[in-house]
Amino acid sequence: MLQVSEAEAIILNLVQPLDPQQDTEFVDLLTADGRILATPVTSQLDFPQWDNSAMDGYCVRYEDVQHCSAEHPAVLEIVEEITPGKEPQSTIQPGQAARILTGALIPTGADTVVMQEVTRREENRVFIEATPQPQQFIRQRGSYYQAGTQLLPAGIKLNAPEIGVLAASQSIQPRVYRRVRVSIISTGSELVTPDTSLQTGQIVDSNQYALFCLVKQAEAKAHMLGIVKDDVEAIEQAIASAVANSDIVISSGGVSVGDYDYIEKIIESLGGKIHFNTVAMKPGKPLTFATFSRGDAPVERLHDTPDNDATDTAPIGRLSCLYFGLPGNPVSALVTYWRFVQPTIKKLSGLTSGWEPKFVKALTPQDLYSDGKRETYLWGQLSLNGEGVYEFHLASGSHSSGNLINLAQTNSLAVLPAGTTSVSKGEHVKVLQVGNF
Ligand SMILES: Nc1nc2c(c(=O)[nH]1)N[C@H]1C(S)=C(S)[C@@H](COP(=O)(O)OP(=O)(O)OC[C@H]3O[C@@H](n4cnc5c(N)ncnc54)[C@H](O)[C@@H]3O)O[C@H]1N2
Ligand code: MOO
Ligand SMILES: [Mg+2]
Repeated sequence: MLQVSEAEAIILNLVQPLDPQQDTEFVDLLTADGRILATPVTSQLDFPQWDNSAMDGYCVRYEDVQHCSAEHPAVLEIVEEITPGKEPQSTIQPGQAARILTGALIPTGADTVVMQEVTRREENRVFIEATPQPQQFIRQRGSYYQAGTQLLPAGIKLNAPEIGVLAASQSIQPRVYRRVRVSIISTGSELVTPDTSLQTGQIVDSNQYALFCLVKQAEAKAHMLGIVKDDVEAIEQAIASAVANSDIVISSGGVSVGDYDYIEKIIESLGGKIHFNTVAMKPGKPLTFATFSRGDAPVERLHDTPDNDATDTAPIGRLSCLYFGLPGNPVSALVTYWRFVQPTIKKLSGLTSGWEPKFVKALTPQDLYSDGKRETYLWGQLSLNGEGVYEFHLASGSHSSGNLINLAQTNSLAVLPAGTTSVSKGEHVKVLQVGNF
């Protein structure tokens, strides 16, 4: 059976990030958070744009204050008060100073700022009571960034600091990668929507909801294609349409060996290439991964789901679609999503780094068990203890792949390698981070 690391390598090596020319759009800065920058940003402004003061105090000529002390202060005449945003009016001559506030422009003639705390003021005279360093407290023009050089590289995620940098450089419409399009299908004749009153044996389609949420959190554009019954024609139609309209298709259910587990057969009949259908992990063994190639033929667009903006009319430029047939058991579906689909979406989205799964080493305060046959994923919560060390707290209750109830509050998965049957309390375990903590 294929090992998890082998499956991961097969998938991630096949992921071709979005095209930095074709797969982009301009967005308003206030809606750009979470998006991936598609082209490097350059500014025509220096930062700082002007020599300015880092302190409230007095700007002086260094030669006037180089030998002063509390006993022998330099006494300078104050010729002007300069506030931020104001253009200085005077040139500072020997024996003169200007009152200056933080962020205000340095006047000609002055080369040093003395902070207020080492000065004493008497009317329009200032007594400088300590010698500063030459050029002290002057933020030199261009010392943080020089106009024309690269301000931000392509392939980074825009968060608050980057949005601030773009605002400062007046880049109010950054060019970002379009969102990755992900279609989600639930298969199973027993499935009903959450608002349906249940007949005997029916199961609520929880996978579609949880996966939709995860896809949205990955900043992708999620299309819920609903429930499709275990009927070859119906599934075939749903998959064909999803593949034509998406970068990634995720289905859940129908990938094991049951009489109605049709997914693999249908992918093949539609011309998809199956790369594997089983992985040595628990949960998540029956996982089907396939790729579809497609020509340039125009394809019918899907209707946007209400949760997504309906303004995106960009043509679909990608020539291939990645298909994840996740197992139907709710925990198996989410664990395989976290382990394989999440990094795929991130890599596809144009991120140049940080798309890889994030593992940390954590202490376990309780014994962890596995049958040792496959790489085993146990769900729980990661936190920092009083010593600043990661701890993994196993979720209480049944760790069955059908039990989605104790998956609530999961932010991490402990990973026990194949061949390991236990990790004792107080030992370290490898943990995959899957949410915020
Ligand atoms: N003989 C064998 N049987 C099974 C094997 C095996 O190796 N040999 N593997 C088991 C494992 S492991 C898993 S995981 C499941 C995978 O099954 P499928 O992907 O074929 O999924 P289904 O049969 O359609 O459903 C399984 C289970 O999950 C529930 N389900 C399905 N979709 C949803 C949904 N959208 N929301 C909530 N729950 C869902 C479904 O009702 C079933 O209870 O196969 C084992 N069998
Ligand atoms: O892999 Mo199944 O996913 O163990 O329940
Ligand atoms: Mg099945």
